[in-house]
Amino acid sequence: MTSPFTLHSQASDCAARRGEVRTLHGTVQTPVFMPVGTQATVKGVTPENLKELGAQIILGNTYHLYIRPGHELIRSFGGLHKFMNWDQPILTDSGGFQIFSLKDLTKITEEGAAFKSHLDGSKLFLSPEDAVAVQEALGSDIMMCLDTCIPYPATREEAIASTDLTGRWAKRSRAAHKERGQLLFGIIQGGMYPDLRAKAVEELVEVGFDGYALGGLSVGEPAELMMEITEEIAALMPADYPRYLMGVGTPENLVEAVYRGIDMFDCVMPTRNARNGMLFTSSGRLVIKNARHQDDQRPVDEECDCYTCRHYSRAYLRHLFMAREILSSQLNTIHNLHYYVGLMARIRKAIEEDRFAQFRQEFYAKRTVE
Ligand SMILES: C=CCOC(=O)Nc1nc2cc3[nH]c(NC)nc3cc2c(=O)[nH]1
Ligand SMILES: [Zn+2]
Repeated sequence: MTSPFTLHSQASDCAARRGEVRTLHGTVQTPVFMPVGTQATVKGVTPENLKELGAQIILGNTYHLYIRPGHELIRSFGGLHKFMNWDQPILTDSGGFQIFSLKDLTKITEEGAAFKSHLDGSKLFLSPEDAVAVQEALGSDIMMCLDTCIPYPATREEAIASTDLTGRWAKRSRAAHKERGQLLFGIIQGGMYPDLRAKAVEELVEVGFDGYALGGLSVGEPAELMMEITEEIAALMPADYPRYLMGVGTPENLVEAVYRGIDMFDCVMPTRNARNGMLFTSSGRLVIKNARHQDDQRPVDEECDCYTCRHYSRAYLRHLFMAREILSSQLNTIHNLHYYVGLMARIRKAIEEDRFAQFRQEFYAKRTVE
């Protein structure tokens, strides 16, 4: 098992590290934030916008694309990259983790996940092998094993049963994966029980994957608990492989998880909040519909050089939002993604210069509530 990960530098005073992940569609510099493109689009922005704001890799969702337009149609177009005109790396996760996470929508058996389509309620089924085959058809650069995401809270018995099943599914996923340069990551479950998670790490490493993801977090548990589990388990994850914390998070979450050794992140927050008029800035969050922005000629963030901040005032963005104009989502999304992607670039530089702990202090010092 040769790792796709190269470590460039390790912080001297914390677990943060600077590296890169080699994929079929290019090498990703880490730590990295991955914008979420659920249905073969990062909502409201074009691939050109994404490249201009610095996105290296985006997420697609297996479940959503399987349901619509279907993985066979996308395969017939040469895969997701061709279909959506994105020629850089793509990671596909389930996207329907809430569908698969033991909810009434889904029936989990040893064989796989039986669930109802959220579109027309039709009965569908995905085995771990099916999930690998779908992601291979999509041409995903980084595929995720089908797993069962344990909800929070869960009893120890529930966590044991679900984690053991996820482990058996991981073995089946690995066996089903034809080595074609596409990477396959294993997902660590175990609920909020560190001993179960430690056992899960051991079992997944025994099977052998191209990277390891912390699953079952950012599912409603307190942020402190998420960070506790992240800190304890990241340290047990192989140092020479990529570490991916699924579904995380706020800018503060990203800084804290990098500090604890995480390399890869995805979250709908920058894109979803943009559409809801909530903007991230270097000094905190800004709610654009607030009346105080009505005649404010300043850009969202004076320190930001994104397309939106270079050309538009807060007053104009507020007007677009109040008028429910389509351009509102586009401009807000460009800014929020630029903020997230820019934060990761500043983090990478801080680690390269071995001053990440100091960066972390300064990051908090600047965050006054807007
Ligand atoms: C093809 C199938 C690939 O399976 C998966 O992607 N599984 C999976 N996705 C997750 C996504 C999450 N988002 C959050 N918070 C927003 N927490 C998450 C946790 C998981 C998880 O435990 N598992
Ligand atoms: Zn901006």
